[in-house]
Amino acid sequence: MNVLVTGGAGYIGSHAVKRLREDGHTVVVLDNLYRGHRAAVPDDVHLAEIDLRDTDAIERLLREHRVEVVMNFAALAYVGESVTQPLDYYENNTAGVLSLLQAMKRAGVKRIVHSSTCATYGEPETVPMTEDLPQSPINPYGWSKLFVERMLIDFAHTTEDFAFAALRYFNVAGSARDGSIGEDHEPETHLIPVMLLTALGQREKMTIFGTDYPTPDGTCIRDYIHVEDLIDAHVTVMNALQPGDGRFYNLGIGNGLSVKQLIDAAKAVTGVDFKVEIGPRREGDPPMLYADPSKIERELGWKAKITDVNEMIASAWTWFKDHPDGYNDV
Ligand SMILES: NC(=O)c1ccc[n+]([C@@H]2O[C@H](COP(=O)([O-])OP(=O)(O)OC[C@H]3O[C@@H](n4cnc5c(N)ncnc54)[C@H](O)[C@@H]3O)[C@@H](O)[C@H]2O)c1
Ligand SMILES: O=c1ccn([C@@H]2O[C@H](COP(=O)(O)OP(=O)(O)O[C@H]3O[C@H](CO)[C@@H](O)[C@H](O)[C@H]3O)[C@@H](O)[C@H]2O)c(=O)[nH]1
Repeated sequence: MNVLVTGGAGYIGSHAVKRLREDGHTVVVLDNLYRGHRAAVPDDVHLAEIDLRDTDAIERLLREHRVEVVMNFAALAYVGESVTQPLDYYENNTAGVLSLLQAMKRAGVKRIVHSSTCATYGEPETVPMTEDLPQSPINPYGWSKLFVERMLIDFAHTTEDFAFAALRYFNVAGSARDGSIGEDHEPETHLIPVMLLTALGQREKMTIFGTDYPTPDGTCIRDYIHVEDLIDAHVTVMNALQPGDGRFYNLGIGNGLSVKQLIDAAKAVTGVDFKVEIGPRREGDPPMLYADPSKIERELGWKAKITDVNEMIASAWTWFKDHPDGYNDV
């Protein structure tokens, strides 16, 4: 199929490009390179440097490349940043997808697999989290993505044969296990890269954001899923999509790990006893998020294969050791 990958120069999107090409699809990438890297996109893949909000340019791109399905990864994706810059999140993530859907409507493209997030649930009443829990985000990032889910539902309702899936990821971790691509953000705020950059000596220390949460060791609990498993789920969902579908799935492994447990794992994998200090809570962080991933297994037979967090961290460690300056050094 001809697949448009938005955000394909970013961390998760670049792993999607790699996998889709391995499966024989023709891929076109749309990315404004705000947080992406040209070097993350193979030379023989067309990279259109277009903003999600440029409806006319997207319509042209969809027509020119006869796109049949869109995988939408382009977004701003930092919970903490969304609290301080909410309008940027609504403009980029919500208005951005509105523009993308307008372009798809005009060009007659009727299939989309969209990156949503467990941040749309807010602070869940129960864990593990099923897809039917109430969605009440506690940060602008979560709201910016929940509005998109609503737009997809309403647009699908009025568009014959439209098919969409909104995949609510938990915390995405690791890198391609062949070492070819990885995670490179500026600024970098995600826990695993922060730990590994500290282990490499690029940061003097790292900070735990809060040890007074109502969890067994007082630090936040998250569900980490390897990026290659996450993309495998996207491909499974894309292949299963039928006209008229509107699917929602949680993508996690179903196991909650605390920040302290992650730090112990990173120290074991790297063999470096890096410096850790305790700081205040980061605004917008729910105490505990982990998935009940059984819906996608029940409906599509898909299950994450990599469940050992040491293996996830080890794949990221290989990338960071080989690319201490990210994509700039290759
Ligand atoms: N990383 C995670 O743990 C996680 C968890 C849940 C959901 N997600 C979602 O997955 C998607 C990808 O996240 P990521 O971690 O790869 O982030 P990323 O920042 O590495 O990649 C996002 C890419 O989108 C591009 N982009 C952003 N705004 C754009 C715009 N307006 N027009 C064109 N391109 C634009 C950026 O340049 C970047 O290359 C996001 O939608 C994010 O919300 C990520
Ligand atoms: O230096 C750090 C960085 C993070 N954390 C904590 O580690 C946990 C994970 O944080 P982070 O890696 O920043 O991820 P999240 O804030 O959980 O957000 C990620 O995971 C969400 C789903 O849970 C996605 O929607 C977001 O896009 C993605 O950035 C949180 O409790 C943070 O407070 C620290 O203690 N110190």
